[in-house]
Amino acid sequence: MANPTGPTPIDLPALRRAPKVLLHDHLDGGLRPATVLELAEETGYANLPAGTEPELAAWFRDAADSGSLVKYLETFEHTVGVMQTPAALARVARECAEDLAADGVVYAEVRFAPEQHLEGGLSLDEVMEAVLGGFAEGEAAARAEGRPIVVRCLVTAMRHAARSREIAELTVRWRDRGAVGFDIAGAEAGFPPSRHLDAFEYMRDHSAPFTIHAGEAFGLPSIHEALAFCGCDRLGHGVRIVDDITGVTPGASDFSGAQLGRVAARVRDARIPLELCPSSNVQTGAVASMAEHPFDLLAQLRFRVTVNTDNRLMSDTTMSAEMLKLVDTFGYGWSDLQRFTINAMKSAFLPFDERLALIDDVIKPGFAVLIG
Ligand SMILES: O=c1[nH]cnc2c1ncn2[C@H]1C[C@H](O)[C@@H](CO)O1
Ligand SMILES: [Zn+2]
Repeated sequence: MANPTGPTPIDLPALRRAPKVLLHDHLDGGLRPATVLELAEETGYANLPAGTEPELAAWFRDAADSGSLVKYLETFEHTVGVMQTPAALARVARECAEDLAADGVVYAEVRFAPEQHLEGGLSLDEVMEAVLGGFAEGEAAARAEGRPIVVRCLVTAMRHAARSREIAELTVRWRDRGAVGFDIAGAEAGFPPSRHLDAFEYMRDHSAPFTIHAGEAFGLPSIHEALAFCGCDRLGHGVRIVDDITGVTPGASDFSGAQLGRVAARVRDARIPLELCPSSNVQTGAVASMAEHPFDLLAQLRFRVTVNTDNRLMSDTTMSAEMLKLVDTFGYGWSDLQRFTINAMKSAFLPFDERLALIDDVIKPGFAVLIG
């Protein structure tokens, strides 16, 4: 229903009411600080760097604010450390679904690396069972609260390790039970995606989609490999694609002189989705500041840009907060935010009919109220 008084002003409460889609969010990067503390107590994890909720929240944010992906990733030791039992995994997954729903996310693909949760003796399949059970519980709780959400899982393999083929097989084994795709993550420099060709080949052989963290801490060659050798369906971050665009300055407002190199042209022509994560990109030093983030350059050149959180705990953020930062930095209105949201829904690894239903029945009507 249209808003008779015109567009709703864009602020955090209004953004929370907008139906949002999240494609790039790490389960082990989104714990509530209070949950980290309680799980450490319950599971006997003794290495936490702070003992109170505000101190711990500040520690994660400040430690992640390092300007280096490698240092940023060190903070995960403490979240992964408390996620080693079925009960802990299920609780974190349930709370993740509840927190995203409370923020107005209507569809989310949440990723994590099962191989990092075996220290307590669980098998890879037991880890999947606990996490997917937790998501289902969270979905049910959110529905009961009147904030329905669909949560699916992306299964990540760590790029410095050597289990990617096994993790790809795990993904396919769980694909009809909530796992919709595969990913590789971790330190990028020195670990090119082509180290994992057999995993990607397995996914393609099983007609199963995957995304690759590429073009975050390392440049264009990583994006080229992800596309040309690995055949990924989406790019995790992909923000360094800007290195293949000349004749423009990110942060400017006129991009009419832009010239696309071969890789950038391929990404745009093939409508390869970019899972952009603005706050995370600033924290890891992938971009110097929000004002210099190439999000707007890429959006204006009509790349298929999507807005994502990456790690809500480390960036102290939410989907609504990421959107607000973009609005404040680039002056976006509701119809821009709707376009980014529909970009994301079109790019989801959910069956086509289900994507269409969410666009027509949830996203468009939800934005119509706000657009007025
Ligand atoms: O932004 C990221 N780049 C590369 N790897 C990442 C990023 N955020 C989280 N990870 C890693 C750390 C987690 O333990 C792992 C699985 O979620 O993925
Ligand atoms: Zn990520």
